Amino acid sequence: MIYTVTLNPSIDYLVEVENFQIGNVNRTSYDAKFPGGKGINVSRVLKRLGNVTTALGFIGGQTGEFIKRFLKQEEIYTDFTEIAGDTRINIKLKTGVETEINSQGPIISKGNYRQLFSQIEQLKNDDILILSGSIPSSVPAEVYEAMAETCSANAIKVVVDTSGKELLNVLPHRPFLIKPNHHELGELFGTEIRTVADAVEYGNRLVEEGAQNVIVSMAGAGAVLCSNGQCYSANVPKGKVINSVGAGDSMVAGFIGTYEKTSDLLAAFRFSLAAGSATAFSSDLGTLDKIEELLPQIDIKQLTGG
Ligand SMILES: Nc1ncnc2c1ncn2[C@@H]1O[C@H](COP(=O)(O)OP(=O)(O)OP(=O)(O)O)[C@@H](O)[C@H]1O
Ligand SMILES: O=P(O)(O)OC[C@@]1(O)O[C@H](CO)[C@@H](O)[C@@H]1O
Repeated sequence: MIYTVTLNPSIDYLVEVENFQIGNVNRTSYDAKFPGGKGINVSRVLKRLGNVTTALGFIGGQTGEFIKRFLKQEEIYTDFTEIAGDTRINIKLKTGVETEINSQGPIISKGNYRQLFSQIEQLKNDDILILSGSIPSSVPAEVYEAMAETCSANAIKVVVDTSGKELLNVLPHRPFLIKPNHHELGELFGTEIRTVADAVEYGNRLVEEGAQNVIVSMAGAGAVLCSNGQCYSANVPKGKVINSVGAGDSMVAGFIGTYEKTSDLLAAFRFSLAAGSATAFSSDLGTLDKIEELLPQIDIKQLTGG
């Protein structure tokens, strides 16, 4: 079973405003609410690919009820830890450009944290754990490191999609996949990633530090996969970007969903790009039909090794 963890889920409130004016009353031309938070997005895309997941994390209040109801309708298993506060609402404002306002989210108690952690301790060695998103300030900053350590001791594959030192600190526990974007990768090394060659150089450093597979996503410039001495690049398909929210999460889902079915890293990488772009070209997360339509446009090139 694949488990996703979302420490700080959200209702993503999508708001489109034409001729947006700061300081004035603006009216929406479109608005919609979706369950959000990176792990939840991964679970939603995996469901579309036919993989079974259970979404874990902290949830509370009417906003939390909305998310649980929505996921139930999509037939996604959940085993959330119920908290006293209200799950947050994040605003995704589209005014020709995309602006995001992510709330801090509710306080997580020590008891809530212990409850979630004990679920991680009970995972079995053919399970896969996906840890995605920011860590709320009331949760120990070492949460991903501690979960990765527990999983590594139990031979469970761990995927970590976060940034900064929380990402660096999980590397000694040999995560199966990490997926920094080019900005996040540059920040880790105090540099800028401008080219595929840069992504390969610094992606390989993360492999040396312990990651088994590193995907560096570079938005419209494609992505690089570094894996055990071998590196590959891939392009993105052509299309109109209408929503980047969840595109990175869709890449994680595309990779893991395909790897779980085929154990084929390159097929997984290809699917990952198609899934990311399917979401970028849609107003909600990409559908399986859209992903399959885009797949033939993805070319993978081997860059080094073998
Ligand atoms: N201009 C584009 N054309 C086609 N696909 C795109 C474009 N921009 C982004 N994508 C798709 O979205 C994926 C993720 O983009 P990006 O590298 O920005 O990751 P991210 O920062 O994790 O994403 P997110 O915006 O979800 O946080 C890309 O690999 C690609 O599949
Ligand atoms: O505040 P975080 O946890 O960093 O990011 C949360 C978030 O922006 O990430 C998802 C898209 O990747 C959205 O569904 C959600 O609103």
